[in-house]
Order: sequence, then structure tokens, then C-alpha cells
Amino acid sequence: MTGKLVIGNWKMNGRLAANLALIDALRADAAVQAAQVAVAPPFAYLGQAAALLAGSNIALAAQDVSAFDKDGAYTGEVSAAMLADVGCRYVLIGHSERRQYFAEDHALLARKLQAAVAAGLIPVYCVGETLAEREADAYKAVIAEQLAVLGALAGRDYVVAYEPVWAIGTGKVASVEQIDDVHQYIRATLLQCHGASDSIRVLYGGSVKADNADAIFSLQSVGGALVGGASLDVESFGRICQAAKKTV
Ligand SMILES: O=C[C@H](O)COP(=O)(O)O
Repeated sequence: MTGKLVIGNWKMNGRLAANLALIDALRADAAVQAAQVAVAPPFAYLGQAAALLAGSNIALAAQDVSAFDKDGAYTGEVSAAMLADVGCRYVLIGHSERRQYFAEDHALLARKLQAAVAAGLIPVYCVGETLAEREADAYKAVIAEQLAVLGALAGRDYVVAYEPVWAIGTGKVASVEQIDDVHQYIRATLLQCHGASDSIRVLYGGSVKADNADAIFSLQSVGGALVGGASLDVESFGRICQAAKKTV
């Protein structure tokens, strides 16, 4: 791994004026400029964000992608080729909110992953267990099953994000021991079973804030963070980026 990557997932938030103010402030923030950073606005604002980010070191990410890889009659869908065309470098795939609210299953996610890499995008594939699965001590089995779809991507460039569902937007952060345990497990599984290279990045996501970022980034098994709520606030996001840069 070369440095920590911080991706801000705006989820379904933003408006033209607010995005302009946020991206202007991010561009003016030295810590953000010095770190490896991407932002993932909603589809509607990707073009606006791409224009505002031009010439900066902040990459563009999409929050989802269609599983259909050819243009055609798929109302409401946005293809990987379109995302690449507007300047996206990364695309989130399999976020727990997509799995939960849109019933995205592994067959669909495998198609999305293939579509993304075929278009030259870097997928950020999200995995993580629910609270019930953690309490039943089934979390590693659940994560192994989620990781299995990555077998088809051996030799391709991708990122994995570990996001325990119980820590997303709840203020409950996994302990550093819990994070390290799962990240080591994910890295070992990817290396041994799915042909990943040692440089594979595993990001942590789930209530990452300015005041816990140092501890999370101090783990060698953590390749960066997927930040939700705190990515909408320039000061918090800047401090998270600063913590990421410090641990390089
Ligand atoms: O994609 C981001 C994650 O779902 C984490 O969200 P959060 O930082 O608001 O907990």
C-alpha cells in the first residue's frame, strides 16, 4: 500500500450551491490537497463536481453503477462507460445501503464489478456485517461470502472497504482491535483465495471522524477510509485527510 486513501461518500446529499462551496473549500484546504482523496457526489452532480475538481488532486468517485454494460433501453441506469466519460476514477459497489434498500445480491454485484473494470474504473467494493451477525460470531463467514465475488477480478485493480453495518451513521466506531482483526482477515483472504496483490487497499468505514482518524489510520492493515457524514463538513474532512497524510 502506498499511503492512505480517503473517499468522501456524500450519499444522497448536496445541491449545486452547497457542492460549489464544499469543493471550493476542499480545494483550498492544504491537508486535502496533500492527501490521496476522492469525493463521491450523487449522480446528478458528477458533471458539476468534475468541472469544479479539474486541475486538483481530488479524484471523482460514483456511488453506484449499472450492471448493464451496453448502452440501451435501461431507464434510470447510469453505465460504467458514462462514469468514466464524466471523469470518475472510482465507483462504490455493494455499499450496505444498496444491499439493504435495493436488495442488491452477489450475482448483480459481480456484474457491476465486471462492468466497472471493463470501463477502466477502480471499484471500491464494500463489505461488512450487521450487528446480529457480529453478535452471532458469524461476521467472518459473512465477509468471506461477500468477498467471494472478487475472485473474478484477480489481477485487476480494486479497493475493498470494510464497513460494519452497525457502525454506519450511528456514531459507534469499531474498536481498533476489531478493525485490525477484520482487515487482516480480509487481506489474507484476498491474497490467498482471490489472487489479489499485496498492495491491495482495504479502507475502513463507519463513523470515521476527525477525533478517531489517527487511531484508525495508525493500523497498518488500514489502507484508508470511506467517510460518510464527516465528508460533508470541510473542517472534519480536512482533519481526517491530515491524519491520513501523517501516517504515510
Ligand atoms: O460510505 C460511508 C459509510 O457508509 C460510513 O458512513 P458514516 O461515516 O456516516 O458512518
